[in-house]
Amino acid sequence: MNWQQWEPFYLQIVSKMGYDIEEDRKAALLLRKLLLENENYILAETIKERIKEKVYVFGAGPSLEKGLSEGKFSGTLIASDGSTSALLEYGIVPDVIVTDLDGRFDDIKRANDLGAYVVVHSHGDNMDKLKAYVPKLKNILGTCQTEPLDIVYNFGGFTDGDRAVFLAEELGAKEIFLVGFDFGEIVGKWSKPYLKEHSPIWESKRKKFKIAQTLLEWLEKNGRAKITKL
Ligand SMILES: Nc1ncnc2c1ncn2[C@@H]1O[C@H](COP(=O)(O)OP(=O)(O)OP(=O)(O)O)[C@@H](O)[C@H]1O
Ligand SMILES: Nc1nc2c(c(=O)[nH]1)N=C(CO)CN2
Ligand SMILES: [Mg+2]
Repeated sequence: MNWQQWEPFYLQIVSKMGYDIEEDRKAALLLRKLLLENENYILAETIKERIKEKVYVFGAGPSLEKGLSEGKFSGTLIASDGSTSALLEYGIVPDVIVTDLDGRFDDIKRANDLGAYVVVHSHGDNMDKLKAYVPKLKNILGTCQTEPLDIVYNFGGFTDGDRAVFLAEELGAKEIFLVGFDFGEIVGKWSKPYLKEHSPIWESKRKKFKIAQTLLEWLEKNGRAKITKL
């Protein structure tokens, strides 16, 4: 998805969630500056080499544990944010992590040290996390939700989970399997560092899930990849 296609979705999201477009733009510029200063960025063509035709994207829903214990995964493995912790518990290092840096950072860092590329998303509410964590990582692909910059991309998508699916589709995946994408009323315990248990959904998360589902439905209809929920 390119910027022209994404902009109307983004404007709706801003109005539903009450975000500040200028803050989102500021975050994109901040991420660009940090990546240039630390020389730890990669380009889309580098990450594209890792995206095979068959891709598994892992969400942080309660069904993730069952999916991980029963599944056999071949192809490219993409962890969305908090799901990284669960994959590591199962001895799996993802090829790519898609995050706005509010999962368990120690796990994101460990997977990155073991070879995972990290797609770091910038937005108006994570500038403190960008400053604290971007210098600690390597092989970062920067993304934003406003107009893309030279080394900060926008492939569309909103939450880490659906954004990972948009990235995979844009970079050539033909078959995308979703694991741990329950949405629904219970947020998986891997979602936030402070959650000890699967937890009842809160209002802002409910809105985020609704937007994520709408975006995934759009991609199923309009994208080039077959998307299957496992
Ligand atoms: N029941 C669920 N609980 C948690 N995540 C889910 C669930 N169902 C689907 N997901 C997907 O898993 C992804 C990873 O979860 P996580 O909570 O770590 O993401 P997030 O996008 O960083 O959330 P936030 O918007 O709160 O930062 C979500 O972005 C969402 O798309
Ligand atoms: N401004 C802003 N943008 C976002 C946010 C957020 O909390 N604030 N969360 C996201 C991941 O779900 C994606 N985009
Ligand atoms: Mg996140």
